[in-house]
Amino acid sequence: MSINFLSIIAKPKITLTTNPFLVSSPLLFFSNKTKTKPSILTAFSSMSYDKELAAAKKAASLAARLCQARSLSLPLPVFLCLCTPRGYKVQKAILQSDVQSKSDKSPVTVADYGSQALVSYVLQRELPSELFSLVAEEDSEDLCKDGAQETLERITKLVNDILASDGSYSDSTLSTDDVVKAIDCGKSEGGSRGRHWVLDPIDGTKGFLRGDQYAIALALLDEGTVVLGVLACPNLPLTSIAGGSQHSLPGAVGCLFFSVVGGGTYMHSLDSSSAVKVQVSSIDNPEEASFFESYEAAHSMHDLSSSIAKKLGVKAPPVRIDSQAKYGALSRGDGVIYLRFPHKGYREKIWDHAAGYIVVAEAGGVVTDAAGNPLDFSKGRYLDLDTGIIVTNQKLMPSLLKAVRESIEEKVSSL
Ligand SMILES: Nc1ncnc2c1ncn2[C@@H]1O[C@H](COP(=O)(O)O)[C@@H](OP(=O)(O)O)[C@H]1O
Ligand SMILES: [Mg+2]
Ligand SMILES: [Mg+2]
Ligand SMILES: [Mg+2]
Repeated sequence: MSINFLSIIAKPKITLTTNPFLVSSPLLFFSNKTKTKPSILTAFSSMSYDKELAAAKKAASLAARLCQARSLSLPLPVFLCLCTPRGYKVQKAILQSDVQSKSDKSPVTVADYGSQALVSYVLQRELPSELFSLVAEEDSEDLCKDGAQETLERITKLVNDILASDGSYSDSTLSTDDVVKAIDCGKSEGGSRGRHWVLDPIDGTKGFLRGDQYAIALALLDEGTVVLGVLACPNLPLTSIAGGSQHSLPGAVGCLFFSVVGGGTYMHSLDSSSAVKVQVSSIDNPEEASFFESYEAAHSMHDLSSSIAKKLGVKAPPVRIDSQAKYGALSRGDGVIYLRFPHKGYREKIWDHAAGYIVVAEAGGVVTDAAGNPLDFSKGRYLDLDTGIIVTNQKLMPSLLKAVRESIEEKVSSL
């Protein structure tokens, strides 16, 4: 079905609105509030997302550059001193003064805020004719408090430096107010109607601070379905991390994964655009399978994962890494299973899984909750799910689900 035909049937409503980041305003945008029938929604899903993908890749790549930028500004001898066999220690050494604690006690850095502002700004500049809705992790509340002006200025400088280094938008330098506005565009509630970008500006902030894995995770929801995902993983080795070799020497790291619904998953180096198609592992013998889980024990019950792995017959020890880099690594077959069981009371957010979900699904993998239900990204900012998230290939999923069910039952009856 052609786009023209669709536009005739769906009759998009034209709304007058203002985009704060465009030189000429007001502008015409298409409202996606128009009611459409399910058959037409299916047709929307098969539409091309080429320009959205190009914009998302550009935004995530620039955000990755921002997250690494402070290390690049170091003199070479200092930079070399800060490199260890475990990988870059630069982030940790440089960013300590730039770390704040959020109300839930989790860390946030100038790079998290800078990445969110940059992605928000770039998407709006690259897609000027689309209604912009962004569901993102950070907001500017703490940056607008007394005493935070210096931090906000540092973030603004970081964002402007990256934009200047790219040279795409030489007409504009962002003010601190522009940066606050760009960050706060991320307050959308998402949902099942229309299009919403979903952003985790730095997923795995704790990993970022340790100098370990982190990801810039950006996805697009269309009528409640994840239709596009980009995962930039600046510290992920280009070669397999099977066996736990996630720390590698500088030069061999920095991956970008991307997927569009129905189109497969591709990966290239953050330094080039020559992509290869990736596939999840086809291992169906659990004895040969390895599994990923969070580095942070507070984020997932490691005792439950080890009980499941034992029941399944997995022999290898867990590979513990931060962030949605786990989804990226799994999509190219570095590991076969990812288990995530948050402690009681924790609610998963859509930005922690949307991009990783489509990267794995389009590489042939399956992502479900602990009861085997598909993840539902259409319910707003949270994912409401049963107990946890499990990921593997299609062949292993039935036996993994059985082991998960049995291990959970045992844990419950032992309490
Ligand atoms: N108690 C908890 N249980 C589960 N996940 C948690 C958590 N506290 C924080 N998280 C989430 O875990 C994410 C990191 O995932 P991982 O453990 O796979 O590295 C964090 O993302 P951010 O770093 O973006 O805040 C955060 O959203
Ligand atoms: Mg966070
Ligand atoms: Mg996160
Ligand atoms: Mg984050």
